[in-house]
Amino acid sequence: MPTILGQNQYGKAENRVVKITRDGDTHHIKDLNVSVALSGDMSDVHLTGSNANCLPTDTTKNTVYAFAKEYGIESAEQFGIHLARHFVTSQEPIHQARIRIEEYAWDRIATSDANSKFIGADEVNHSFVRKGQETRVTQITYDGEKWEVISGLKDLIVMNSTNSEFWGYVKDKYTTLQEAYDRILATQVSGRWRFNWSDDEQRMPNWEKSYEQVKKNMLEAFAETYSLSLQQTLYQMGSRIINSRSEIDEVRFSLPNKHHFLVDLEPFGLKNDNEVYYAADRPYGLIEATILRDGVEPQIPADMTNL
Ligand SMILES: O=c1[nH]c(=O)c2[nH]c(=O)[nH]c2[nH]1
Repeated sequence: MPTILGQNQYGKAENRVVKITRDGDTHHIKDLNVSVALSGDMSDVHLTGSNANCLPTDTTKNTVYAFAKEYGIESAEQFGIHLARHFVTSQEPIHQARIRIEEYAWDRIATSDANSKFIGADEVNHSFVRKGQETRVTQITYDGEKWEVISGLKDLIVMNSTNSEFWGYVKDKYTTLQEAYDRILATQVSGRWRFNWSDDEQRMPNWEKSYEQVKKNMLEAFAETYSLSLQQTLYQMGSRIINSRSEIDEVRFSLPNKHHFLVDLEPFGLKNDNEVYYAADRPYGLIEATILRDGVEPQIPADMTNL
């Protein structure tokens, strides 16, 4: 049966590019997911196996990262226009380029002392929380006498664009990781905290206020900790909650280390001055720990924070 080639397109999908622009101590983030689809004179590629007209999808990926450096990311639209124009005007066989971009928006983490003269402005200018609501969760258990309330949240995404290092770790023959003295620290917080309230119905915590304050403490600790590891940041987040919320005795966190790798732009003659990152989604380091008030028995199950 004769067949014919119908509509076709190709390119690299979902290039996760994070661009940090450093304006002194004030950092700005652009976080995009860029998909490239090219079409044109691609019959031979499909029909004869000749790749003479085929610009590799790998090249389209590299172009996205190189353009983040060369043109910056003013807006998703502007960035997409640069890319689409480039592919169509620089390659004769390419007649159409479709660039789809998702943009993830970030807010700055505001600490309560943000306007205080005692805290430098950069305490918050490099700390971000991704826009959009986290999911708030709770589990209540009652045996007719005692109550156990464990509350928490998941999918709260935060990033520090500086004040994070990781070095001095164990090195064995399989270790290739380079020591980092200024890296991005990003995580998607899943946390659970256990209330010490168990029976007196007259003296219940104010659940709404407690949630808001726990979240605030957690974000402030994340923003204000100069981090030598995600483990250290996790501990600071937990102890800030225990120390400031008397109604809570135990906190457990599960923190995926959302790795951001500096893109090597040298092959394109460009210098990457800690500006253009590849946001990897997997694999990821997974850092988990419980922080307890001294003298308290742990009760939050280890697997609960991963639900
Ligand atoms: O904060 C970190 N903790 C680790 O245990 C670890 N391991 C790794 O490869 N990178 C990191 N980062």
